[in-house]
Amino acid sequence: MQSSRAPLVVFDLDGTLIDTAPDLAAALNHCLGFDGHEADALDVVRPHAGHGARAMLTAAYERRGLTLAEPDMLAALERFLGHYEAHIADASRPYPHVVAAMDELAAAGFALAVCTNKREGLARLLLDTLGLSSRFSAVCGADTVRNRKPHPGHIEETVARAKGAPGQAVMIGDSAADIDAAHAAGIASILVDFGYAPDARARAKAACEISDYRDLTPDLVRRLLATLGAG
Ligand SMILES: O=C(O)COP(=O)(O)O
Ligand SMILES: [Mg+2]
Repeated sequence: MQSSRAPLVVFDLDGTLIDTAPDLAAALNHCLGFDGHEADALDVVRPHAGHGARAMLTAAYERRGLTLAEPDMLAALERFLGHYEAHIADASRPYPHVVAAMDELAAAGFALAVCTNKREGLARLLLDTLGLSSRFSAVCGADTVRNRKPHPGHIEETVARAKGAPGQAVMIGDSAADIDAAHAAGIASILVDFGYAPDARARAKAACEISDYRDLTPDLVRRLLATLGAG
């Protein structure tokens, strides 16, 4: 049955819509410096940037042969998030051509939404600071829902909040969590290959892969929706 609702394009945030790694790395280095450690280079931190502050801290201390005890981890997380919130868009920027792609999708009648494992408050602050918030019908963070990605409920809730229909939605992400969640929700997915964690499993499950947002056209999204409807 055809839905009369606007078709929806759901974006993951970190590593997909916005390159947040520089500001996340700065927050991590703030914590490392506080504990008397040398800073990590951006290229070392980048692969971990899509997994949240706890995973970034865990990996950074592991690289030094250290494990943070839980009370120290909680203190470090607070320090990390305080720094990150104060510098959320010092260097974070939308990926090349994504704003133009969103303009084109909106002009073609698509609604847009964000489904991120970032906290909703941080996601909104980032989008507000970059002047992007008004483009999205819904912004659904990890703490907005009971189960975050890769649970399909996170995308389903995003689609519901954006007043979309699951059969008329496409997910765009950079990690297996995005692609697995979309797959389990029965939603077509597009993997961007420039994000933080594209892996073989995500590649195999995604309906297609793009390396440039100039390829994210209304035509491509319509084709994916038609394939899903036929399948
Ligand atoms: O902050 C995270 O854990 C990852 O965020 P993302 O889902 O927008 O990639
Ligand atoms: Mg991501």
